[in-house]
Amino acid sequence: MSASWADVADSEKAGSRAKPAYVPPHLRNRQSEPVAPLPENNRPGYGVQPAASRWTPGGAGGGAGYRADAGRPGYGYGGGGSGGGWNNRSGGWDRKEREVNPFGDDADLEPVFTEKENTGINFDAYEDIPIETSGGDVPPPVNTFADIDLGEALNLNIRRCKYVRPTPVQRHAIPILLGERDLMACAQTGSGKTAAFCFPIISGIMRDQHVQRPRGLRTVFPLAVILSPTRELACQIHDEAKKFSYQTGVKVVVAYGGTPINQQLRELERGVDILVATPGRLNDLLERARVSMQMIKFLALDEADRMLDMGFEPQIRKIVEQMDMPPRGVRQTMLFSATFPREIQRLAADFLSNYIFLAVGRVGSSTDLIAQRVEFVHESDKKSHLMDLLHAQRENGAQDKQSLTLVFVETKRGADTLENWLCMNDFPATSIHGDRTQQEREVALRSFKSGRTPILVATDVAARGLDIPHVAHVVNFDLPNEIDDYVHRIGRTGRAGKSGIATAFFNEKNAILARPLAELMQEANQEVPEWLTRYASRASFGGGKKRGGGRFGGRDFRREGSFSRGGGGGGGSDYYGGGGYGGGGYGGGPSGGYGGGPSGGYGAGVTSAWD
Ligand SMILES: Nc1ncnc2c1ncn2[C@@H]1O[C@H](COP(=O)(O)OP(=O)(O)OP(=O)(O)O)[C@@H](O)[C@H]1O
Repeated sequence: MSASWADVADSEKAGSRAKPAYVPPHLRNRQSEPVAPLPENNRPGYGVQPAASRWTPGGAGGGAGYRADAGRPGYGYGGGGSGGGWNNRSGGWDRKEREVNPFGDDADLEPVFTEKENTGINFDAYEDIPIETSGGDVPPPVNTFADIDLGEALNLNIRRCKYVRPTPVQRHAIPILLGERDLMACAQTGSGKTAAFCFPIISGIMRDQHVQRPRGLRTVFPLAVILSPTRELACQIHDEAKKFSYQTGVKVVVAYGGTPINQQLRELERGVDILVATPGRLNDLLERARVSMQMIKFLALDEADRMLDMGFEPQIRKIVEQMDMPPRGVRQTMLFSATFPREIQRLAADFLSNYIFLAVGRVGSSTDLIAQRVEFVHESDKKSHLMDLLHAQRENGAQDKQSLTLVFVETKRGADTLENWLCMNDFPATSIHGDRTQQEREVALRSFKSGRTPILVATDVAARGLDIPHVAHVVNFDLPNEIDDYVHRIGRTGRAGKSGIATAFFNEKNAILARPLAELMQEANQEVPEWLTRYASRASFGGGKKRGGGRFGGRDFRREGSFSRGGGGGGGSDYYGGGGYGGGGYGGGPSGGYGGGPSGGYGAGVTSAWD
């Protein structure tokens, strides 16, 4: 059973915690406030009586609230709304401030819905996708956006985005989240997960008009935080969330590393409801006491399995467990990814309370929309092979602004070298990796998206989440060590119902990947070359264990009988559950762990390449 916020506070008071909790600077030297106990389900939010005494200090409930800021100059405690120095819920944002219309000229779109469906979306591609949910009292899915009360302003933006129907993950996840349940959601790349967590967050903030926050401080108090592993993905989520929240009164701000913090601070000072951030920069802001997690109602981790793997987990734990964020059960936590290794599911459970597990499609699977090809190419032949592919593409007329090619390589230096070589050979290319400045990274991405340089050479920094229209071809020039990374990489094409091609160059160096790759391709109805099947069947590769058909059998790790913490080897330790593939769980890959990632590695606490 998870502790309530009150339990935590009490035990802290009693000094019963084993390790001292980190106290951010803005909370130091302060007397703690008495805290009223709150049942786990009594989360602040709409539908909950102004139990708000906890969230609106001095409110109708008459309780003292849990804030520890009482007595600070600059705002009164217990002001009961206006006059007491408490701001409205937008945390200082002047709502009259001119909001840029992210939809261009169609801001005054007729409410009558006449648009065509979002271009290129082939929803039929998703219709027969298997769906699995587990956890108690799962709210039923919806079929249309009209079935859900998201609020008029948000509905209008959904129409402006030309989203006619919810995708399967949206159909299931949105009612679960509106039902105030924690969620671990796994759905294929490009299937609309961003909106699945953004809509309920925006809608929840829109409804909860009574939440008041302190003002007059340098510290800001967002109501929702969305964490992303890369800066580019944080920017993309920010852009999406801004579109969805246009004219809703909900203010979205992004904070990420590699850029001067001052501009982000100024933006934050103008008010923030939803903060989209990378973990390193958020920790910086928390330590400077410029952001407080105290009012957080919604915590979303996009690419959650990446966020909880060895590279990021300590930072995430610090943000979620050691700062001033309300504990699980009080905040609402949502984890989304296309892959959820079993070991990571175990870890993730620490952050969730009575959660629902949702799998749309098979956990960790690729979509059938991507035609996958694997070719045997020796290291020394890779460049000429790539050149052949690109020439063939050019001859077919499939290399223009509408047809982009993303080439994944293992190292940052490899990315630079290949980019130069392509340019010298008359193929306009750019590159993105962790050694390039943030400005260079952003310029490269823009140039690729616009089609000015229709080839982007990238390390894994571009593997996750990026939604770039017109990526027709993903080439794994160097294959990754982990099949999940392969799934995310090829998922940069074949998005939102469109089809795409993925080509992988395989050789002896990639033997460890032979079995999971062959199985993944088989599951996605792809033709598996005979030589790959032979590689896959050699017992020495992949630990001699067969995944059989069971890889996706027990997707929610809670459903498996044998999930003892620290449980290791044997077939039961398959991190997807049920199949026995891989043996020792996450981190047991050929490079001895996740740290040897293709972008040059990112060990615990090292964030520079990503953040
Ligand atoms: N209901 C919808 N109708 C039409 N298009 C949609 C809908 N929902 C999302 N999309 C579009 O689908 C594309 C993919 O969405 P999104 O980037 O959220 O995918 P994702 O599941 O997060 O992918 P990844 O796993 O790669 O991060 C986006 O271009 C988005 O605008």
